[in-house]
Amino acid sequence: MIGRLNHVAIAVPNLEAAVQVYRDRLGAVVSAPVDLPEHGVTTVFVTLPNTKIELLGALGADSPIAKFLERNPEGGIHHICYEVEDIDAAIARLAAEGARILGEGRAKIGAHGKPVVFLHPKDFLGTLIELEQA
Ligand SMILES: CC[C@@H](C(=O)O)C(=O)SCCNC(=O)CCNC(=O)[C@H](O)C(C)(C)COP(=O)(O)OP(=O)(O)OC[C@H]1O[C@@H](n2cnc3c(N)ncnc32)[C@H](O)[C@@H]1OP(=O)(O)O
Ligand SMILES: [Co+2]
Repeated sequence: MIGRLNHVAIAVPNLEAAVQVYRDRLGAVVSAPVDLPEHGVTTVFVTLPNTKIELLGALGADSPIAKFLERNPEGGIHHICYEVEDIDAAIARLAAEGARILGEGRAKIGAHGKPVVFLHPKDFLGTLIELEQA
């Protein structure tokens, strides 16, 4: 089912400071910030030769990363995004096997303009998994 590693996401308390770390101290190519109110985050993507790092800042009072940042005030690895060939088939199979599909239980458009869905961390080794339609 899962294919390529699309990105690893890091939630950060200060997105501009995080951009400086990756751009200026680590010499990476970093995109401009993009607000995604429907996801409650602002994103920046760090482009690497073999995958991407997604830097996440909280956007809005009820951002889904707010409590994570309270628990991790310096920031921390937030989720892993894998690509799947057929996200609806993946959701149906995982839900049938008892996995908790987060949000409204169906895919919605993510940062790359493709459908994404999240799986509860307690069902996947304590790691929050995002699936993105390849
Ligand atoms: C930009 C669009 C998109 C993309 O295209 O890339 C994105 O990446 S959007 C990213 C932000 N959106 C999301 O993360 C949506 C899915 N996340 C959620 O729905 C919530 O974060 C959550 C997973 C339900 C957790 O919400 P929270 O408010 O933290 O709930 P709890 O405090 O009750 O946590 C429950 C339980 O889970 C543990 N937890 C929480 N977050 C993580 C995490 N990132 N990794 C691992 N574990 C996590 C938390 O510690 C609690 O555990 P216990 O304390 O043991 O109960
Ligand atoms: Co993501």
